[in-house]
Amino acid sequence: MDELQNALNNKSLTISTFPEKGRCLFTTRDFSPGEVIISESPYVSVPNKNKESPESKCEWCFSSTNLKKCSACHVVWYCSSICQKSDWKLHCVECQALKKVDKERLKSITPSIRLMVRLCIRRKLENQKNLDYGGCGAEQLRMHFSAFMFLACNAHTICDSELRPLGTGLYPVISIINHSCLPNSVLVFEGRLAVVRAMQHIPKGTEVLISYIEIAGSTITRQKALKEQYFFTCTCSRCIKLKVIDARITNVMDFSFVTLSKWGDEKGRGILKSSDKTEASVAYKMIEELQMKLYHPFSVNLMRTRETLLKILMELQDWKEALSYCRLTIPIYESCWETEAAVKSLTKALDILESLMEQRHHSCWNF
Ligand SMILES: C[S@@+](CC[C@H](N)C(=O)[O-])C[C@H]1O[C@@H](n2cnc3c(N)ncnc32)[C@H](O)[C@@H]1O
Repeated sequence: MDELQNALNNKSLTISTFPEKGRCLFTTRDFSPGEVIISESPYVSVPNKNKESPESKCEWCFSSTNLKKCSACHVVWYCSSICQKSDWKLHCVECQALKKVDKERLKSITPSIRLMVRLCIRRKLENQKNLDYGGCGAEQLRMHFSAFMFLACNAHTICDSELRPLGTGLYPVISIINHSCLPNSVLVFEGRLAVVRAMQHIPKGTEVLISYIEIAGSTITRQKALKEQYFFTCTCSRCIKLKVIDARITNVMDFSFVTLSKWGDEKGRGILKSSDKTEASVAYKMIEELQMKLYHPFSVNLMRTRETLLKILMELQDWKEALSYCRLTIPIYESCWETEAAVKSLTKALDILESLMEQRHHSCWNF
């Protein structure tokens, strides 16, 4: 803990511990909207490899181009000698072990196992047996939790600029930041560097809070996700206020409508898998109609349906209708985030759609 606190002293941040949350990160000066609060390289990281993301990636920068396998273990990939050199201290230890694993067994070594192994290697190499992970700490971990619960709570998914997951990393300082469904900060990635930025004016002495989950979800959905992955019940003001309302909505909802809506959604999903996008758009419009009767105009479920429709319409190159669906999602995002950032990116999406429409209009005249 002292080591982490020392690292934070010149960064206008401090750590405090509270019984209900464990360690918390506080500011010791004001931060302006958009300002970087902290940026950190991963202590250890691994690229993702699963059904959704089966392609190999560079072990260091997660690039998926110009890859060459490590000639010794034939398991790990690099896109350049610079990346290979940067990773060598860790990989040279890991490489010895990987060389001995037979091909069949290699398949069962998941990225989570590799992350854990890399953490042990780095700790051993640096002899930092006391690197403190506090409430979810590696030392306490051995006593109280399994290693994978520790990873689930403390590891961060590294994403590209379009929020596609690339890998997983452990960031000792950033992993101190607690969750809120009304966060004052946001975590983004610039390559492997994790950057936490203020989303609003943050006065001195305020806890830095990010959202661990998709914020545009009902209170019940958010709380379920937090409980399942992070093992706590969120008591932020949004959860407390909306939990009561959510429960009332669930009680008064016409059950047959919900069932119908779910049926429609499943049907839509089935159709979506098929290649007939026109059929999918008809099915999703039917779901939208049902949901409009059932849900509040700012409902996240309704927004999800409209987002799906937006994607389908873009694939069908029906820019005009896609634009109208894009417009419908803006007020819902505005109400979820209450920040200009979401509006800005949606406005950018609108600009792109509008320019595509314009291009199409011109090409119609040209041919
Ligand atoms: C990445 S760690 C955050 C730092 C943690 N407080 C610590 O002491 O190391 C995630 C864990 O912190 C706790 N946590 C985060 N946000 C919380 C919140 N809003 N309320 C209660 N516990 C929270 C949960 O135990 C969660 O699994």
